[in-house]
This record gives sequence, structure tokens and C-alpha cells, in this order.
Amino acid sequence: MANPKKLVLIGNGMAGVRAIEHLLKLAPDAYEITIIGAEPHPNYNRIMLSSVLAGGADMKDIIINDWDWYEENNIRLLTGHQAVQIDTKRRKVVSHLGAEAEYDALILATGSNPFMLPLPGADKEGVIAFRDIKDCETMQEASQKYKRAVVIGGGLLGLEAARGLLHLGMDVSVVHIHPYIMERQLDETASKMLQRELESQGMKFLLRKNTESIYGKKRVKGLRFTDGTEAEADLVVMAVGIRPNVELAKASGIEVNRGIVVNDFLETSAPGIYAVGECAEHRGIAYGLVAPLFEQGAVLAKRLAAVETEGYSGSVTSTKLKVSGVDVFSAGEYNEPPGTRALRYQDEVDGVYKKIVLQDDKLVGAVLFGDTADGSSLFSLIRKGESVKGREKELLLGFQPGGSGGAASLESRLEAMAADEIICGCNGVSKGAIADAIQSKGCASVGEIKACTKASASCGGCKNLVAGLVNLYAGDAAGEPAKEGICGCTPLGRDEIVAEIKRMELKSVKEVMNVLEWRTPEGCSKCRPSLNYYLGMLWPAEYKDEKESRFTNERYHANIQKDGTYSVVPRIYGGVTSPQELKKIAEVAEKFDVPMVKITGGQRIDLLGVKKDDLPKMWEELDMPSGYAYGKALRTVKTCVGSTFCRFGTQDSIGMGIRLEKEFERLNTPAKVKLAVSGCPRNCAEASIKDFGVVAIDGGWELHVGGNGGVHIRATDLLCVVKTEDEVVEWAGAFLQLYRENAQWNERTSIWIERVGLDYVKQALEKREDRLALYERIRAALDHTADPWKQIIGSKELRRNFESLAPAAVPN
Ligand SMILES: Cc1cc2nc3c(=O)[nH]c(=O)nc-3n(C[C@H](O)[C@H](O)[C@H](O)COP(=O)(O)OP(=O)(O)OC[C@H]3O[C@@H](n4cnc5c(N)ncnc54)[C@H](O)[C@@H]3O)c2cc1C
Ligand SMILES: NC(=O)c1ccc[n+]([C@@H]2O[C@H](COP(=O)([O-])OP(=O)(O)OC[C@H]3O[C@@H](n4cnc5c(N)ncnc54)[C@H](O)[C@@H]3O)[C@@H](O)[C@H]2O)c1
Ligand code: SF4
Ligand code: FES
Repeated sequence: MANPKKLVLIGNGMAGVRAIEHLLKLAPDAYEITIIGAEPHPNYNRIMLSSVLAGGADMKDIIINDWDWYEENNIRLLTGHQAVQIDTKRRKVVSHLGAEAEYDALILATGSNPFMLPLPGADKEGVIAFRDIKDCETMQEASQKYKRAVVIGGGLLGLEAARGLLHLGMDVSVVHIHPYIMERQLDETASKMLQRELESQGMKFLLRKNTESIYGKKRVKGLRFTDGTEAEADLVVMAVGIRPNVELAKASGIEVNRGIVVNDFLETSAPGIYAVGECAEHRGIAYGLVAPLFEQGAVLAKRLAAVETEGYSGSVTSTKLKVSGVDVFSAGEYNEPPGTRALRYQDEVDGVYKKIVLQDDKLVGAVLFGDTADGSSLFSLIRKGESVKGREKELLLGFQPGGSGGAASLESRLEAMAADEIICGCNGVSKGAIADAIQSKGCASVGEIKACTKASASCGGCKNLVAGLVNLYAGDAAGEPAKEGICGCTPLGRDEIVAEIKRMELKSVKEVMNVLEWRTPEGCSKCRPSLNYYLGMLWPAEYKDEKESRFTNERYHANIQKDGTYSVVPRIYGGVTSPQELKKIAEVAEKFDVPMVKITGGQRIDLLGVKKDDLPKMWEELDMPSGYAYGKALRTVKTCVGSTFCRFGTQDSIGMGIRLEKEFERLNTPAKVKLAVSGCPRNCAEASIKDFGVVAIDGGWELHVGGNGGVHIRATDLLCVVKTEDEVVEWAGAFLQLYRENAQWNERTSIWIERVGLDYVKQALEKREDRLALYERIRAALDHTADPWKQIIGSKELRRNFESLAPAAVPN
């Protein structure tokens, strides 16, 4: 295009930049674009600030478009610039630093301002809102120095802030003006169930409290309420709603009501000026959730690209609270207005509540607590507005607990969904669009689908559904398997192989290769250990481990070193040893001329440089269990000193760590597994980079999963919060077994979780019956394990292997 027009966007946030993304797809060369953003960051996912605060994501993970994206798209970006003037005659915008940008078209996407209650003392240090990265950092810093936090407002934002502050180790109270929390999304029953659940996680509630003033000298010390009571606080977070940011528009003479008034094409009263996002008011509504804002952005992009559009006609919204361990969904009319009827299901044992609201045979609202899996289906029906006569009970109870549960019920749910049902509420992506991305565009993972369709790119709440669709459709594409075989010896993928082993009850590596028509009769160094693992996992009682299918390290139960010697790491439970044990290790090291004794990162002692022939003798003299430092197995359980000695410790992390290690030692896993237990959120045992990390909080334990501190560094995701040590063990066992049964051989939990999605894991573990079934299966597997060093010491035949120089069957 010869003379591109000039487009200026004010507000580098979620709605404005999404509109630009659409526009770049529709008409990449139509405009010369300038973006002016007051924050000093590139465009980021504001929604995920809650997860950053709660330890479920890193700041770096929430960038949507990095600096390079602007450059690649020839966008002039002015960050840290607040637009302060719009000259509508000369069509020019001026920033507070004096930068200017001329426009033919201008988009206002200035978002909202958090509403700050105009209370005496609201200007004190330590009184903040929760809106941007800066607020998030302020809370993180405050938690290092201070203990007591009060959140004013028990809505979505307030509860997510409170959960994050609990994670940061603060004592948190939520002050709410109404008799029950989230009254804008929930009825009283669901709200009370939610409150109980959050209380069990350590959150406190002060209901029916109207704040009168904030006291303290320079920094806040507490709040005073109108009923005369007080609450102490070193940090106050106000989350009492938002107000569209309209100042600039108003000052520029653009029509403003609550928000900047726009028509169905997002046009404001000023020619050439559009508004999109939270700052815009469409048909009397200013939205505060991304789904409608993204819909607006898509319409605006079409308008700017001169592509025909019917315009934006408004949205029905749904919400989900993003608090780990709590499933809450609400859509439409949740409070049974006159003329509606409601159907309810309540199960106090499993903590499940469901309500659907009907009007004239149509579904107009839904509230779900404890089991939100049907949320997207119900929401689709609300949006469609079709009659559900005769199906009411099925809608309420169709997939109630007690069904097949876990992955199977997810699959059947997905199969039953219509193609136009929305899977990703934030981005409005339907089942059909995802199926098409898998089948026609070759997307084979959640990440690829996200890149292709945007599904799962915002709150991430739909990841398990997207992962479920990948499982459902990958493989159907054009009748060909979408996945590659596990190696060149077979076209079959991991899931097909495991399914066939189960179906045909295949019991040896050779049998699998024969029956499944391996291309190479002996297999290779990839498929043989995988098959050995899958067979052992599926038939723990009957399958005899095939040593020759294992790598050298696992055959000799020691790590081979570059000079051909081995290293020996005995198990030291929870990193706790004793003078007697240390003396024994020292004597053995001297006796066998061990050239180096090293303390490992996993709190154990490594005897390096041991000759192969000496291994059994050394194990005999050590008389300690194998530490499995060589295997795809449970390695260490790192612990901090915890409440036994540390003044910050809230729980006995050493005892918990030793219990976990004793419970799961000798467990074979798809790849190595490391655990850690910290006695408080200071997290000295680095639980947030372990496969399963346990962090003590007041009155309970946070369970984190999928971390990795190695080459591919990944922080854990928060799985849930539990109260007792027994629950920690039950969840750990269930999680490890789920991983054992579903991951590919050699796939660390960090990669596996990225592939299947945290929500898949949460859903598979959320029901106690499913957890207990998994736990029983892991116990059954553990019942058939024995310490390999002891087995070798006690068997002349096995000892002989260490004298011979037989080459490894499977090269490393
Ligand atoms: C912690 C948190 C969690 C949330 N969770 C969810 C959720 O789970 N689901 C959901 O749907 N929504 C959620 N939301 C709401 C969602 O983030 C917002 O609806 C969305 O970000 C609004 O997009 P926007 O572009 O209109 O505004 P914003 O994303 O706020 O962007 C506006 C930008 O404009 C800039 N700006 C303002 N004035 C000027 C000016 N004069 N010059 C230059 N720049 C300016 C601001 O600094 C800001 O960067 C959450 C919000 C928060 C704070
Ligand atoms: N999971 C999500 O979808 C999510 C998460 C966070 C934020 N958000 C969005 O961010 C925006 C801001 O969230 P929010 O929770 O602040 O807004 P909100 O308006 O939804 O809730 C504010 C809550 O504060 C309470 N309140 C008002 N005045 C009070 C007072 N003086 N004392 C105590 N309580 C008082 C209200 O009763 C209400 O429940 C909303 O648009 C929300 O939808 C969404
Ligand atoms: S993590 Fe453990 S050692 Fe570190 S401060 Fe907390 S209790 Fe103490
Ligand atoms: S539902 Fe929020 S990203 Fe899909």
C-alpha cells in the first residue's frame, strides 16, 4: 500500500493490543501504528497477575507480546508515556513527556482505574490497589517485611489478591460489606461453601463491615469500621470495583457517560476516534472481563480494515474464580430474578453445588461450585437462548460426581459437545475451531493451539479442555496418526502402545515388538527402555524388569563417570544423618580409597570414583538403602529444618519429608522425580523447582507440581492446599501415579504438565475417590519393589555381573 494511514492506540493493555493483533492479520500494511502506553512494560496478561501473586506463574510468563513483536510489526512504541492531550482538530496526541503522534484513526483503550474508597487515611503508605505489575511487586515486597494484610472487597479481585497474599506467607483478612462474598456472581449457598473452603486455606473474613477510616502514622496500622470495631493491618489492598478511565476522552470533548460512549462499531462521538475495552461503554454497559473486550477488538479491527462486519451487539458474560483448589463458575442470572425457576443439586460430602436458572424453558443462568466441568456447556446454552425443555435435569445432573470421573468423563463430555460450543470463554474459541486447528492445521499440543487460535491464552482456565481435544482429535487428522511414533522402530505413539499392551495383555518387551510389528527386531535405545517402563507400570505384580533394556547406570545401580568408575549415593532420608552414619560412610570411603566425597545438591553424600568390582562390597559395608541417584525414579526429598529448629517454621518439614521419602522410595517413574518440603513460605528447600514441592503455611500445606531446576528451568504450579500430613501423602501418591500412568517415558513432570495442562491434572485429582484409586495403584506398585543393592548383595549370580565386563545392552 502506497500511503498507509496513521493509527494511534492509547493504552498498551489487553483490549487495545488485541484489536491491533486482529488488524495486523486483516490488513498488515494499511496503517502506520503508534502505541502509547503509560506502563513501562510491553503488552502483558493482566489476568495472570493473580497467578503471579499466588506462585502459579512468573512475571516473564505473562508477557503477551514482547519488545521484538512491536519491532517486527513496525509499531512505534512509547512506553512510560501517558497521553495527556488529544487535539481532535489537528488529529494529534501529546504525551506527558512531550512526544507527539499524528493520527488518521485513534483508538482509546485506557482501561479502568481501580476504585479507591475515599476514606480518611487512604493515602497512607501500605494502602494500595491491585491492578498492575507495580501493585503485584508492592505486595510481594510488603510480604517480606510485614505480616498482616487486609483486603477490602470480597469480589473476584479481592479473593484472588487474598489468596496470593496467603501464598506469600501473610496473615490475610477479607473485609466485605455484604453478608456474603462474591454476591455479584454467586447465590448465598455457593458463597458460603466458597467461604468455608477459603477459610480452610487460612483466609479470614470480616463480613458486613463498612470501613470508616484507615489509621496509622506514616504507614497503615489498621482499619476502623462503622460498627466501632477495628482490624490491624500492615498492608491494605482495596478491591472494591473499577471505574472506566475516561478522563482523557472527557477532556477532549468526547461523549462520556460511565465509560466512553461507543456505537456498535466502537465509534465515539468524535470522528476518527474509537474506544475499546474497559474504558468503553456500549449500550449502557462497560465490561470488566476480557471476553467481551476481545469481541469488541475483533469488530473494531474489521472496521479499521474496511472488512464488512455486523458490528458488536453486546455480550453475556461468565466468570470463574482463579483460586487454586477452588472451582467456582457463574454465568447469567445467578440470583433467580422474578419469573425464573431454579433447579439445584447440593452434595455437602464432596462439596459440590450446582444451580441452573430457567426462564420460559430457556437456560438463563448457572452457578457451579466444586465441579465446574459443565460450565462451558451451560454457558453455550445460555448464549444460544434455545429451549432446553425436557433436558433440565440432565443439564443439572448429567455429569455429576459418581460418573466415570477423571480423564474418561472429560473425553465423553468433549465428544458430546456440539461443534459450536465455546471451549475458551475468554477468547471465544469453539470446539469446532480447535478440532479444525488439530485436524487441518496440524496443531498437536496446547501450545500450538494457543498460537493458532488463542484458546487458553488468557486466564488459562480452559487448558484441560483444549488438552482433552488434542487427545480426542490428534490421530484423526486425514485418517493418519498426527503423533509420531516413539522412535523409528514403530509408527505407534506412546498412548497407542500403552493401550495395545493393556488390551492384548502383552507381558514382555519381545512380545510387544512382535505383536505390534516393530520395524527392527531388537528395537533401539529409545523404545526398549520405554517399553520396559510401560510394562512395569502396567503390570507391577507380574512383570519382571528386563535389565538388558535399561541404561548402564540403571543396570549397575550407580552412575558411571567419565573415567569409567562409578559414583555411589546412599539414601539419606530428608537429608538427615547422624554421627554414626557419617563415621560409617567415612570408614567405607577410606577402606575403598574413594578419591572424592561430595555433598550433593539433594542433601546427600556422593562417593565418587568407585571401581565397578567394588560396588557390591561397598554397598554391603555401607548397609544403607540405595539412593537411586542413577535412575528414573524417586531421587531426593530435600527438606529445610522447619519448625523443629527454625523460628519461622510453621510445620515439621523434616518429618514430612522423611515420611514422603520412606513412602515413595524405590518408585520407578517415567523420568527422575525430585521432591522438597519447606517449613514456611520462605521456601529454603526450593520446593518451587521440584517435581512435587510441599510448602508449609499456617494450618496446612501448599502442594506444588511440575517444577524443574535443571536445563529447562520451570517454577511449579500450585496444585492445591491441604491441612494434614496424611493428605499431603495421599495427594503426592495420587499425583505421582497419575504422572506414571500418563507421561511418556523420559518426560519430566515439568514437560508433561506443559503438555497436558495443569487443569487436566487438577481435574483428574480433584475427587477423593479418584485420588484414592490412584494412591492404591501406586501402593500396589511399591509393594513389588525391593532395594536393588540388597538384592545384589544377597545373590551370587547378580554379584557376578559386577566382575564380568559384559557390555551394556542399551548404550547411554
Ligand atoms: C488481577 C486481575 C485479575 C483479573 N482476572 C481476570 C480474569 O480472570 N478474567 C477476565 O476476564 N478478566 C480479568 N481481569 C480483568 C482484565 O484484566 C481486564 O478486563 C482487561 O485487562 C481490560 O483490558 P483493557 O485493555 O481495557 O485495560 P488494561 O488492560 O487495563 O489496559 C489499559 C492500559 O492503558 C494504559 N493507559 C491508561 N490511560 C493511559 C494514557 N492516558 N496514556 C497511555 N496509557 C494509558 C494503562 O496504563 C493500561 O496499561 C483481571 C484484572 C486484574 C487486575
Ligand atoms: N476471575 C476473574 O474473572 C477476575 C479476577 C479479578 C478481577 N476481575 C475483574 O476485575 C474487576 C475488578 O474486580 P473487583 O472484584 O474489584 O470488582 P467487583 O465490582 O466485581 O467486586 C467488588 C466487591 O467489593 C465489594 N465492596 C464494595 N465496596 C466495599 C466496601 N466499602 N467494603 C467492602 N467491600 C466492598 C462489593 O460488594 C463487591 O463484591 C472486575 O471487572 C472483575 O470482573 C475478574
Ligand atoms: S523455609 Fe524452613 S528453614 Fe526456611 S525460614 Fe521457613 S521454616 Fe525456616
Ligand atoms: S477460558 Fe480463559 S483462556 Fe480460555
